[in-house]
Amino acid sequence: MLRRPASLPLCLNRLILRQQLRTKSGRQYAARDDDEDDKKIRKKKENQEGYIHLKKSRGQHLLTNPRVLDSIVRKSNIRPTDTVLEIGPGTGNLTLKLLEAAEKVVVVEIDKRMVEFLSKRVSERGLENRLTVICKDALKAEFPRFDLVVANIPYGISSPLVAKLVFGDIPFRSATLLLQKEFARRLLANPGDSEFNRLAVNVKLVAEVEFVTDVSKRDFLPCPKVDSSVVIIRPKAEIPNVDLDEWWAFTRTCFSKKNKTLGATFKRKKKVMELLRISKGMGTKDDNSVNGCNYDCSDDEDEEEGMNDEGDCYSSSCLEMGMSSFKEKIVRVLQSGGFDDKRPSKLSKEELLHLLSLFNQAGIHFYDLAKPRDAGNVAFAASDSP
Ligand SMILES: C[S@@+](CC[C@H](N)C(=O)[O-])C[C@H]1O[C@@H](n2cnc3c(N)ncnc32)[C@H](O)[C@@H]1O
Repeated sequence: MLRRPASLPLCLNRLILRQQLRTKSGRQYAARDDDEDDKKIRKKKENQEGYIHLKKSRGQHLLTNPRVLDSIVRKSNIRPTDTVLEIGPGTGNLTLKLLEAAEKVVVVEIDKRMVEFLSKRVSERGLENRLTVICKDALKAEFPRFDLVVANIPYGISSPLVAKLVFGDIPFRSATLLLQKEFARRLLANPGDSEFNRLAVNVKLVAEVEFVTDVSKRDFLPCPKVDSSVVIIRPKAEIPNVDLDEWWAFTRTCFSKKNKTLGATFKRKKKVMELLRISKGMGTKDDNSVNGCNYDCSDDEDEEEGMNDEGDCYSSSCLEMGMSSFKEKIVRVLQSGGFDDKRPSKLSKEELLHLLSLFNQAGIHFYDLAKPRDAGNVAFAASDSP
């Protein structure tokens, strides 16, 4: 039987009753900032054993439907000898199921309170020897070796986390991830689809993505505003022979205006200037690195930078002098491959690889300070916050 906490108003009591989760030894009460107006009551309850106040800012929506949890584990094809990496285990609903199927589970959780709660649940079952806990931000943590990833991740870090996994140095068989539905659709999108963007093309270069199932918001506690989907990402055995760091910088430029033609994007004065500076080994005007080109993909229209066709934004006259011939070179590359009037959102990765090789043959290269392996610096064009 669930017990109603005595001192609360009835409506709040109902809410908390719905949100009670059982542990073996006690109870966990889970409520949200927005649900509980009486902060004093919350403070008092936080001192009780087993109470965790779930934080929206950390994406703390716990997956509570056992059927969904079981199906995620089943679909992940875990072998008894596997080490599974779980990002954001929360109170451990999925972790306990993973421990039944795998030899070892490594969890990376940012919230100390969750780690304490989870560790207790696991110890109560005598499984602590098979669990490794890393209490850190998953984007900053160094992951140990693992065979698989299975996780209901915080949606706010989906994009850099997927990048960290698929462009990281640790080989793994697959990542079964519960993601925000829209984000999953982007990962699954093909050239020409409205959701197709830089994230999709970058991931497709190195991995296959399979749709598994949609998950209703009602399967979470508390109920989020968005629906979710499970996908499986499988790194490819062989990937194209391309410098991934350069590919990263190249797609950042191509998709900086995903619905503009490549001609319009590459011929913008700022882009020409950046590429020219790189070709001269001078870095960008905004950073001090020699070979760095830190494109800002959010919005970098020339006009907003205070630039005009006379180029009064740059005083470097040697660059100005070389600019028009360099621009012609860029135009020739685009035209030689028929890319001038193409939009990046309609191009396959093969076509983009071809364009990059044409640029390289013409001696034009792309560099980016935000390397894919450094997930903290990664800024995919996609926004994935719920
Ligand atoms: C959506 S909840 C999932 C909880 C649990 N896996 C479940 O399904 O019930 C996300 C979890 O990720 C944790 N988290 C949020 N940001 C994180 C980060 N940057 N690194 C590691 N964990 C994070 C949250 O504290 C929370 O426990």
